[in-house]
Amino acid sequence: MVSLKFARKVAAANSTVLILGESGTGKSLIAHYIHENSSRKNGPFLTINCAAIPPDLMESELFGYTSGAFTNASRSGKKGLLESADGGTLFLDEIGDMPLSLQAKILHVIEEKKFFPIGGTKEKMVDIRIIAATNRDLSEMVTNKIFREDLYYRLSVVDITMIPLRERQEDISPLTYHFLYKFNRKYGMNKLISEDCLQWLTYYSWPGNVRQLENLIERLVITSEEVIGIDDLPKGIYIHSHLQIEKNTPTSLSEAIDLAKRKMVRTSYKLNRTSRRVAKDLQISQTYAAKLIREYCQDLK
Ligand SMILES: Nc1ncnc2c1ncn2[C@@H]1O[C@H](COP(=O)(O)OP(=O)(O)OP(=O)(O)O)[C@@H](O)[C@H]1O
Repeated sequence: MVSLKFARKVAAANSTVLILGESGTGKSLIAHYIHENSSRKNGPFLTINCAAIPPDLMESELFGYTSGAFTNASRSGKKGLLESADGGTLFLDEIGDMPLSLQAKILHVIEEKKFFPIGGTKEKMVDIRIIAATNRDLSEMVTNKIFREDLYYRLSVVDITMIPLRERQEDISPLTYHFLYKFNRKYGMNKLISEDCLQWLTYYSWPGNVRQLENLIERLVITSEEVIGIDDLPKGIYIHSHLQIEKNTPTSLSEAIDLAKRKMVRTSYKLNRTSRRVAKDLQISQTYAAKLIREYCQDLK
C-alpha cells in the first residue's frame, strides 16, 4: 500500500498527480484521500472516467458549451466539469483513454489555468487541481505516439504507483478483516473467518486486486455459515491457492530457511526500497542485503 504519509505530503503540495496501477488497486480511493487531505477539501471533487464516455461527448463534459455552440446545444449552454470543479479537484480516471486532441486541451488548462468552452470566444479562468489515473503503460503509449509526451511529463511531476495485491501479501489479512467488519455491519451479521481460510487467501494471485477481495468477502458474509472456511471459497480461488500452498511447502530444512529468507527480504524491500534501509531493517550488512535483493526481488524493481 502506498504510504499514507507520502499521500498526505503529496496532498499538501497542490501539484498535479498521476496515479498508476492495475485495476482495483485503489487508485480512485487514493485520489479521494489526496483531495480530502488538501487545502481544497471543502471544494468539489469531481470525476470523469475517460474510458466510459464516448470521445465526442468527453469534450463537452469537460469544457461545457455556450448556447448555440452546435445544433442540439441547449439554450442556456452547459457548464463543463472544469468549471464545476473550480476551487476543488478534478479526477481524470483512465486518462490513457483520452483522445489526443483533448490531451492537448487539458495540457493547456493545466498550464494556463484557463479554457474556452465549446463555441465560446472568451476564456474562463479556473482554479483546479488535476489528479489523473490509469492502468495503462503511459510511457509506452508515449513511445507509440498515442499519448502526448508533454502531457505525460506535466502529469507525472508527482506519480504514485499502486502495487498489485499479489505483491503485498501482508495487506491481505488486514484488508480481509476490514471488509469482514464492513459487510457484517452492512448485513447485520457476525461472521468470522478461520485462520486457514485467511492463509489461503494470501496465496491467491488476486487479478482483480482489492476490488476482487472486497467482492469476495461480501459474498462470503452473505453465503457462508458462522465461520467462513476454506470450503466456502469459490472453486478458482480454492484450486489456485491449494497449488500455491503445495508449491510453497518446504520439504527440507534448507528449503524452509530459503523460503523464510525470501519472504523477509521481499517484504522489507517493498517497504524500504533501498539496500541500505533493508540492511538496517533486517540487521545484516548492506553488501549482503544488496545480494539478497538481486536474488529475490528482481521482479519488484
Ligand atoms: N487500502 C484499501 N482499503 C480499503 N478498501 C480499499 C483499499 N484499496 C482499495 N479499496 C477498495 O477496493 C475497491 C477498488 O478500489 P478503486 O476503485 O479505488 O480502484 P481503482 O484502482 O481506481 O480501480 P479501477 O482502475 O478499476 O477504477 C473500492 O471499493 C475501494 O474502496
